[in-house]
Amino acid sequence: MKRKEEEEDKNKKNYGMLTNMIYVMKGTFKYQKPLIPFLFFDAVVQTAMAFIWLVIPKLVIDQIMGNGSISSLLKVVLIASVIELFFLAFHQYVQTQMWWRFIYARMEFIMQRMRKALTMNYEKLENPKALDYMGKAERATGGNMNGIEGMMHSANDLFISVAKIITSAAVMFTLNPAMIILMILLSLVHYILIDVTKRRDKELCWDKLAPDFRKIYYLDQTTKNFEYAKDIRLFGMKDWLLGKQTEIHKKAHAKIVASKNRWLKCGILNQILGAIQDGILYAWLIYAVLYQGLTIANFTLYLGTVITFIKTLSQVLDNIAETRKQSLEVNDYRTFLELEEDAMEDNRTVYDREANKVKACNTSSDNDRQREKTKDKKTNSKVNTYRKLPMTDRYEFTFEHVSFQYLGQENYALNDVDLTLKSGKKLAVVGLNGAGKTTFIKLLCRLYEPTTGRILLNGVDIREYDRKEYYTIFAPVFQNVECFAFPIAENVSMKSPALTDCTKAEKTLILAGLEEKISSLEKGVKTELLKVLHDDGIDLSGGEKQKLALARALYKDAKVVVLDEPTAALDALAEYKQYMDFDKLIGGKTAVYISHRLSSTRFCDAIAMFADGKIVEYGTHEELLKSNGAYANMYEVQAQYYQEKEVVFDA
Ligand SMILES: Nc1ncnc2c1ncn2[C@@H]1O[C@H](COP(=O)(O)OP(=O)(O)OP(=O)(O)O)[C@@H](O)[C@H]1O
Repeated sequence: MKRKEEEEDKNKKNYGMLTNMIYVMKGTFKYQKPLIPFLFFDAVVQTAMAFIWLVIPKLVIDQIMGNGSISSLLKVVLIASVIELFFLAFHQYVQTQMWWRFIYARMEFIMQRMRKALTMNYEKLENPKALDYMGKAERATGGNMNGIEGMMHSANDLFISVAKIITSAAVMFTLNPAMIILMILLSLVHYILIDVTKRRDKELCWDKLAPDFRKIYYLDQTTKNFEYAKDIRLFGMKDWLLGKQTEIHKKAHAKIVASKNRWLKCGILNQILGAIQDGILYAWLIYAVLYQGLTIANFTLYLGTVITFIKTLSQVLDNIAETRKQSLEVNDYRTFLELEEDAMEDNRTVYDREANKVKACNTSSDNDRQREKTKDKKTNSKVNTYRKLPMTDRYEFTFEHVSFQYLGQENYALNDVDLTLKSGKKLAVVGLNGAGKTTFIKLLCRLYEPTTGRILLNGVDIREYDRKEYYTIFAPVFQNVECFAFPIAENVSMKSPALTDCTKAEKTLILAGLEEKISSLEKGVKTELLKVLHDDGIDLSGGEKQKLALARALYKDAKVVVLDEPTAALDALAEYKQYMDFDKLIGGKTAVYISHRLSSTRFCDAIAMFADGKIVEYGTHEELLKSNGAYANMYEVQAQYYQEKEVVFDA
């Protein structure tokens, strides 16, 4: 049966709008404290600005009707103008401050998203749902008015609007309290209309577009990626790739057209509603002038106040509708940030972990307990039950009935694997393409969790250790070596410049066989790799990259070394020499060597031959040859091939 993705709803967060607004504003104020007074004073100033020109016409009309002098009239207007000028200057200053401070705060939210992307479980990175969440979280932080920053602006607008509404409601209350209720009701209908449209639009358009955006993004990245550029040109893939992009655009277009129509209908209904609201307002005020003795001065004041009330209320309600949409995006962001890391673990493990927590507490020292407590606090008091790695140099790994099925796959890539990797011993993992060798390594390094069975480190399930700490045990060299657009030394240390020991990096590069290359470079190990960021960056050949990866493993100096055929570019003899040389360099460390070429790993203490995800033979090279099984057969075939090649070369 296919291994299924986790249920979407299991991970999806559904916080309310207010909770999300508090979450965003808490983060915003944490990074930009001066925003608190700015927000407050701007609300006061903007409310005062809105009302100053409502009160002035009333005062002017009162003066005229009461035969006031020209000079007192001018005085009123002048004072109002000076106050407004001062308010405007203040408002302008505060707006500019708030604008860039919101952007800076958003950058911090982006950093959190990047931190999550850099540390999330490796397995999640190929889970389409997790990738969709990642894409949506990117959109939530991707612009001034999207999710996170949009909510900051909305909170600001909401604050100002509430201040204006309270003030204008107080004025209206003096004339007719019932009018306030009627205006609120009409504005609510307007709000519901916008809100329903926005929510439907997100669900039916933007959420549905997420997989399309992921595909568009992938294709877009592929066209720009230097690694793919050779194949794209030499295989003439341009039209094919553009065709794929057009196909996705077409699908996305239909959803966008539906969204446009939805908004058109909503707009027409809102215009009708606005006209009804205006009609009621004028009828009411004219009635008050004609039959209730409302003065012309107060008519202008109330008209202005009610218009401000309606406008601000509908702005608030619009803002709430927009904020709800932003809140859904903030939910996307939080869903990604809070993605359950160990969702794959079975209940038994969680149960064991709880049991071990008790055990660990009983046996650990006071210092350990204190450390655990501090860590708990830091991680929001989430249950932290991880064990510390054993304080020993002797690490023994045991695979107990380990099976593994990739997401969405029918077949098991590993099937009931039982094996022990003893401390200080060298294990060779051999087998045909697709036999499960790399999968075995990925599980050993805990990039994936077993679907069933468990892996033990010195008798303890590896899921009981902190994943990051567990990773420190391994110095891996994988088949595909990725270089980063940083200096060579940092590509070896895989650390920041401050933490990079250039002398050590150079030494390991020399040991890995890159002495000639490094000495040919003017800036030596400080030479930048790749041209993406630096015009004078260099690129390494496939073989040189593989040697760089060996240097990385030597630099890391971890307890267990894993070589997953980084020597594919070499011939059989060179590969054998490389493995032997490397083995001498790592000395007595535990090591796992993968190769297709059985001659390369014959020096190992034990050889596990994989076929169809199972260990079909296990023993030393000599034992396996003697048993005359699949290994012996394959070795013989390969030996013949090399002999034939030698004959050809000799000839
Ligand atoms: N990320 C993945 N998603 C789905 N299936 C995968 C994934 N990686 C590997 N597989 C499948 O799992 C099986 C084992 O693959 P694995 O890479 O472990 O084989 P291997 O022995 O290392 O092969 P090779 O010698 O070619 O590197 C193969 O059938 C492969 O197609």
